[in-house]
Amino acid sequence: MEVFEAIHGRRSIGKVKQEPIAREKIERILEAGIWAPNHRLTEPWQFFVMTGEGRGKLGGAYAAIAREGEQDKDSEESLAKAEAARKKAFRAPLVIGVAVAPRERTGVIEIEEYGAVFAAVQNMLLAVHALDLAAVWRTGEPCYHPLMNKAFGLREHDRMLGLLYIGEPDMAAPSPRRQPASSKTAWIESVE
Ligand SMILES: Cc1cc2nc3c(=O)[nH]c(=O)nc-3n(C[C@H](O)[C@H](O)[C@H](O)COP(=O)(O)O)c2cc1C
Repeated sequence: MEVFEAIHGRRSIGKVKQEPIAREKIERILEAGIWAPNHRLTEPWQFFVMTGEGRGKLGGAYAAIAREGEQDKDSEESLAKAEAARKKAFRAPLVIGVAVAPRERTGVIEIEEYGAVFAAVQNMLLAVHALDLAAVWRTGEPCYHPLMNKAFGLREHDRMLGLLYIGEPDMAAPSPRRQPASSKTAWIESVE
């Protein structure tokens, strides 16, 4: 797929089929991620590939986070909320958690570590699209919760930056909405 076609054609697609995704395709998605630009080549990304029952790892984290926010963690209502949260991890046959583990090295600027991993996510989303699959990048407060770090063995200053829900599309791609680039652009061609 031509690069401009991939950029324009990629859309967030939340509804996907439960058909498993071939390992070879998953590896191509991960490979696309690691070729993101990365200042000082720190390679600050970490990937968690969840399929089948493995998605229960994320489900467990969602459930623990949902309960944590409740006054009475053992009430029927809290347990029902935790169960509803757990089920969210199973919305796609493949979920890839993408985390940043910023390097603590002289000259490494933390925001750039995040930048590299966000770029990796975009590469992965474009690869998903080029493979005729669909994805949505999900986050929300649970993504950045300390219990999410705990579930995936991340350090305190690491962050889960995206949960990519991937599968075969089960809905039409929504129409894209963007203001024209010209409305966000200043052309600077000389200095007064
Ligand atoms: C950092 C980040 C977090 C996002 N989190 C969510 C999310 O939690 N749930 C969701 O449905 N979409 C999420 N999205 C996807 C956006 O909603 C989506 O990109 C936007 O609606 C534009 O649609 P498009 O991706 O089809 O162009 C996220 C996107 C980014 C960049």
